[in-house]
Amino acid sequence: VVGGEVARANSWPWQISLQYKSGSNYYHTCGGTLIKRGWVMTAAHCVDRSRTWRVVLGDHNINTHEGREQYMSVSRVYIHPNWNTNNVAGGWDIALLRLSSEATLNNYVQLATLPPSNQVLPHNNPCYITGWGRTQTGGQLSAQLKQASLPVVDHNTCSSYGWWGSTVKSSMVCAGGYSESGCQGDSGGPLNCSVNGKWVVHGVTSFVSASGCNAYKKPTVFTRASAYISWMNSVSTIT
Ligand SMILES: C[C@H](NC(=O)[C@H](CCCC[NH3+])NC(=O)C(F)(F)F)C(=O)Nc1ccc(C(F)(F)F)cc1
Repeated sequence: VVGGEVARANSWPWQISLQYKSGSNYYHTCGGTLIKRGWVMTAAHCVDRSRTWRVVLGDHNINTHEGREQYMSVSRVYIHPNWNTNNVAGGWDIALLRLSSEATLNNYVQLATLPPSNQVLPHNNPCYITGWGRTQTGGQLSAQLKQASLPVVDHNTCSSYGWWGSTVKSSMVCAGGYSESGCQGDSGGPLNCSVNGKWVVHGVTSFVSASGCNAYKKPTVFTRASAYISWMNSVSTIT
């Protein structure tokens, strides 16, 4: 997250850290959202490579053990069937992770609220991006969870000339576009939007400009969760 501030610990209790094992250590690579006690929503591009994954719930500082964390292994990865790893602009950048055991819900770990199918938010709807991603273009990951205010940029604006043009599809949500943005390491995490006074996870962090995280008129682009409600239901109930 470029800009914004360190979040109050566990104030986004559905935010997870997706980590991969290398040698005897685990490393943060992406964010994610706890949507059911045994299911996490993340970006397909986060899990393109088959690795040994773990999901950390209830985390704040990803470099220290604070005692509120729950460490879960991943029993199965469901990448959207239409995802094309070579074409993030094509959309479909969404995946579900089946956890090997169910999360314990408490003050530090809670389920996210997902939007109704196909709900599209208006321009400037207040939203926050959260994540442990780089704090500057080319910078380092943040040790503590960060948040930044990223108001919705409607599709009309976001897909216009000078903005993202046709790179952005209607199955995506744009947010921000000035000084604050997501950055590498925030991928897969939530776009938390205030709807009728409640936090609803409307986006899965997907991409930023290749020329810089907080590039002018290149808002952070999210997979629009409301476009995938039926797919998520089909995966997480039949299996
Ligand atoms: C460096 C930058 N990285 C990203 O945007 C990566 C996703 C990369 C997926 C492809 N491997 N996502 C992020 O950094 C995120 F944290 F913001 F989500 C990037 O590659 N951006 C980008 C690439 C291609 C296109 C386009 F589709 F237009 F070709 C648009 C943006």
